[in-house]
Amino acid sequence: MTDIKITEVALRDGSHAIRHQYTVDQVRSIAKALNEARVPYIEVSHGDGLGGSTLQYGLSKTNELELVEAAVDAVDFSKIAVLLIPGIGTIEDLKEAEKLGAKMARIATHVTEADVSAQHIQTAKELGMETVGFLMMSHMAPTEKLVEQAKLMESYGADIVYVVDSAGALLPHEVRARIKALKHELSCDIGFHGHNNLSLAMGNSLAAIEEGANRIDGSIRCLGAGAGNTQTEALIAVLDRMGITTGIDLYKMMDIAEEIVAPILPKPQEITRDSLTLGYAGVYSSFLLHANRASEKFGIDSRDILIELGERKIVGGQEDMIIDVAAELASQKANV
Ligand SMILES: CC[C@H](O)CC(=O)C(=O)O
Ligand SMILES: [Mn+2]
Repeated sequence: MTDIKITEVALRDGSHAIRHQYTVDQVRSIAKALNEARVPYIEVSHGDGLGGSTLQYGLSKTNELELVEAAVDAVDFSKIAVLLIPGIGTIEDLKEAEKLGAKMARIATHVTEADVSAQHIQTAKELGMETVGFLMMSHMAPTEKLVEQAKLMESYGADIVYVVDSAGALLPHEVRARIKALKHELSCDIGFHGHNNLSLAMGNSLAAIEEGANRIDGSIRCLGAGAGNTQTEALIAVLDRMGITTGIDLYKMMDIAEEIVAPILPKPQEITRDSLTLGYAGVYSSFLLHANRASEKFGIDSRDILIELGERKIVGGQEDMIIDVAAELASQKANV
């Protein structure tokens, strides 16, 4: 028994950072190595979950079900998880992934929209999958609303409900309040998924653990959207120093980060002015590369685009607004 169960998300959240260009060979070798390091859960999907490969979200190089199959074939210890956002992916996608051997379903909704997850959570349970309710953009709802939505997911059958800091905007005391309330009001396990845009992913993960979360997401070498997630190998080291067990081999994780993951990064995962703006403005981490493209196309500073998206409270699924906002800012600039 370990104290904290870690889900490694680089093969799903990291898909945003590499523009969904994972190959079967990359996924196979990373999954095999993570399995050898005894990572309990490895998430594999398009960055926006099953069915995400579209013009709106970004086309995948490889059909994600082939990636799921490669990951399943490469492991004999780790469980493969898939992410599904109702409306982007369907129940049929989930059934396909389960047939290929995925054992965990993470059903993700905007923090105020949990009711759209009912049939997906129920189906995942019927398929015998361990099932997560994943409340994205958790900074956008007060704690009482988050609790209400988490209770819905629990009532549909979720085994675990996650506070998801999609924008990396939550401050440690805000994480604490949310996790504490969920621990008090729910009976299922509670998880936390952070992004490092404000350099708070590690601190926030520790705050979540102190308040009773026992499921934490990490991305090796910070390979996640924006500035990445809580860096998995660093989290394992810190928890080990705290006397908290994860069951994961630290040296093996360090080697995977250095020798397998770092070489595939288009550039190192850092807190840049743009990723910092994501956290500062409370914008979806997955919007980063879309905003960079719009910035180049319209000659507008990506920070201005991101700040405006934050002010308009644009959420996942509204990626087309990134172009709209950039075009509007460009026309305002032309008219002054
Ligand atoms: C767009 C889906 C998103 O990347 C899911 C996630 O990891 C998050 O909200 O942080
Ligand atoms: Mn994420």
